[in-house]
Amino acid sequence: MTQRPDIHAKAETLIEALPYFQRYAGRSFVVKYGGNAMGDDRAAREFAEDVVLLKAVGINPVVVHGGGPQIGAMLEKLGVETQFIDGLRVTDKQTAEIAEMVLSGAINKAIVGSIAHAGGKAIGISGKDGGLVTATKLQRTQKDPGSNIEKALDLGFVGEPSKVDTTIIETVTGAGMIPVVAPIGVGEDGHTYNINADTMAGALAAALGAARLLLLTDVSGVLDKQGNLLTDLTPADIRRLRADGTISGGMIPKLETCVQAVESGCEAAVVLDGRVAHAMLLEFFTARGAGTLVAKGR
Ligand SMILES: Nc1ncnc2c1ncn2[C@@H]1O[C@H](COP(=O)(O)OP(=O)(O)O)[C@@H](O)[C@H]1O
Ligand SMILES: CC(=O)N[C@@H](CCC(=O)OP(=O)(O)O)C(=O)O
Repeated sequence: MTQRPDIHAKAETLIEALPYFQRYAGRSFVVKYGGNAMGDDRAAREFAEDVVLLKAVGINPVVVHGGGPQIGAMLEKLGVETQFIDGLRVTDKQTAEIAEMVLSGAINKAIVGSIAHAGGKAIGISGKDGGLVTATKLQRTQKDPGSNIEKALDLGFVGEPSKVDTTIIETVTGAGMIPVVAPIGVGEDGHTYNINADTMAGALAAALGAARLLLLTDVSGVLDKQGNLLTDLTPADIRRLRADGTISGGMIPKLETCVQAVESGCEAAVVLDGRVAHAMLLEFFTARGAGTLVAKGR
């Protein structure tokens, strides 16, 4: 009997993935889906298919999404000016309301819809739901140019997670569903806080002791000054890249998140290109994934 080689190759691909399915079964993967990676419909469909496949092989995916460009577009439509400091959006009360509307409303439900279309069951929540994330106002300082004096910066209602209660994630996951989390939290002061989505994902990955934190963005990973991909980084490497200006803008909170996550319970973090077809599957189920891997030591 002759065998069709293409069918044989498919079986081999599945068998190659078997040790990875076994290694990660029952573990959490926190996947941060950035606003820039959401690009087009095909990418959104493939992202949802990957998440549903992870769930089908026994991994617990937790999706945390961004939406920076989409918030920016809505602010522009409404004639509200916006400003970023070190990759973080300065957020007054009106901006916080618009950010919550775009993130918890439009984007969160679109992702839940894509996962449903791919055959999965998702529940869309934000950090406010079930007491998932308590936020506190982010404290930032900056050195005055030409002096060593640290000046306090006021970013308004930009929050950082101060307390994470993962009960709601475990409840949703235990019921066979996929949590999809918008990066909004409530403070003990009752205010709504806008949280950078990378920061939110990192806090959840640490609290869940996730096997992986995946940050899907619109670049192939962390690049050096010549534009070459840096495949493996430690927290010490990242501090050096920050100090010498290799990383800037949105990459700053992204890598700060990776460092915090791997230093507080998450095994490893990966920055990878969400625009590449099935980027997550290539990362998880092949010997050498794509993107930049951040881990504690080499
Ligand atoms: N060294 C670097 N390597 C890769 N990207 C970098 C670097 N420094 C700054 N960046 C910028 O960081 C961006 C990714 O962050 P961000 O725009 O916040 O993405 P997302 O919306 O996916 O979270 C890249 O598109 C790039 O412009
Ligand atoms: C404080 C802060 O900057 N919040 C972000 C939240 C969304 C986000 O992080 O989206 P991306 O991942 O697509 O950039 C913002 O307002 O844009």
